[in-house]
Amino acid sequence: MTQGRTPGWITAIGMMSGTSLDGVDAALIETDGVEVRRLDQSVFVPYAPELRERMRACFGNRSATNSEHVVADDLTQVHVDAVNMLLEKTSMTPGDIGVIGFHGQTVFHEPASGLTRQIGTPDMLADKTGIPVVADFRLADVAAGGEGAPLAPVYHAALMKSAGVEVPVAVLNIGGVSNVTWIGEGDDILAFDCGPGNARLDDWMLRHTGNPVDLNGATAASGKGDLMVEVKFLEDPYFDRVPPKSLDREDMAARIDSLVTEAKLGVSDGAATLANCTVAAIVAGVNHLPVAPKSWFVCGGGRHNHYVMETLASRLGVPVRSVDELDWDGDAVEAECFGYLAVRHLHGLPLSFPGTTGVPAPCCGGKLYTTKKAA
Ligand SMILES: Nc1ncnc2c1ncn2[C@@H]1O[C@H](COP(=O)(O)OP(=O)(O)OP(=O)(O)O)[C@@H](O)[C@H]1O
Ligand SMILES: CC(=O)N[C@H]1[C@@H]2OC[C@@H](O2)[C@@H](O)[C@@H]1O[C@H](C)C(=O)O
Repeated sequence: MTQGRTPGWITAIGMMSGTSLDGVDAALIETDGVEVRRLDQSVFVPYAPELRERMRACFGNRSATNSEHVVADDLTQVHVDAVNMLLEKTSMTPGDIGVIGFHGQTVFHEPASGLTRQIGTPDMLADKTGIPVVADFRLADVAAGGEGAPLAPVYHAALMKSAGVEVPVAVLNIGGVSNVTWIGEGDDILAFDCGPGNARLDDWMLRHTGNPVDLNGATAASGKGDLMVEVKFLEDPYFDRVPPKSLDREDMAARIDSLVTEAKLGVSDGAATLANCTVAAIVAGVNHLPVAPKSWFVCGGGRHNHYVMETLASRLGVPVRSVDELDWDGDAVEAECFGYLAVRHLHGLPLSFPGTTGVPAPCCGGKLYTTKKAA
């Protein structure tokens, strides 16, 4: 195994293809599975629109289908390309990298039925890159009775340890789904998925403008949110559920769609309403936190939506900042996280805890796929 600069330290590439279906993020870190040296090197490879639609067609698959196998190989090839781009960008070779953490694409998540599915072909990634791969990060947690998500909290906490920020503090990821990590004194952490992130807004924009994003929140900012839709949205029992808890990207989708359709909203009012729902779901989560955070740091693409960020700050009444203000790369946190979790797997360290996924005891997860070339 390739070591980093210090014994026990490993240079890792983490890779994430999140629920927004925008593409693959790959990022480089060095870690011993506890501390992290961020190397600030990452790449993003967008999906071709036709692959994105084939991936979207896999959402909801409780088991693999023939067409899903083809999609899994095709999306793995995008990961291979991303690794090669990152190696080229950093003038590194496969021999410089100890491990790849490969999340894969979640197509179905229903932990209550013991099911969470991330598609992808880890052995193909190992063979084509010549680098060992750790994948299947969520399965052991779900098998042990946990939610299987979110898994980023342990990485958020590791980064926060050296950030010099007053606790309690919240790290919030806003992607297709949004999730929060509350960090208190010592090792006290609590985490859960807050609610739909920008997925519903993305779908709305795609349907009405052909572009799957409300760039910087400009459309929402020019509209007026419908308060009744928001009130009805918050009646979903998920918001009263005691955390840890997690969501599938498509949870609440049909209900939100019908609320917005019934309200007969125009493009910008619909965008404002959906952005307000994203914010309202996050704010509703504060009731479940042991103590209200003194500040919030936001990662994920949703932090680029100024309307969401400003509305969130005004409703929370405490500072809401981008993690970039801590010198983290807010677009690469999740990718880096899976490099970190891959190294934790190699060192036999747990990935999830009762306070992060509700798993009864700290749980080691992930599976190692070694390359035939290295054997
Ligand atoms: N400039 C921008 N303005 C507004 N929104 C943006 C911008 N850039 C990205 N986004 C939003 O960020 C989201 C994608 O963020 P990200 O890549 O962090 O999500 P993901 O990792 O795919 O999802 P998840 O975290 O749920 O797995 C999209 O929903 C998109 O709408
Ligand atoms: C099942 C699944 O893939 N969940 C994702 C999703 O995207 C955001 C949120 O929902 C979070 O729970 C999780 O991803 C991040 C990386 C996590 O596990 O922390």
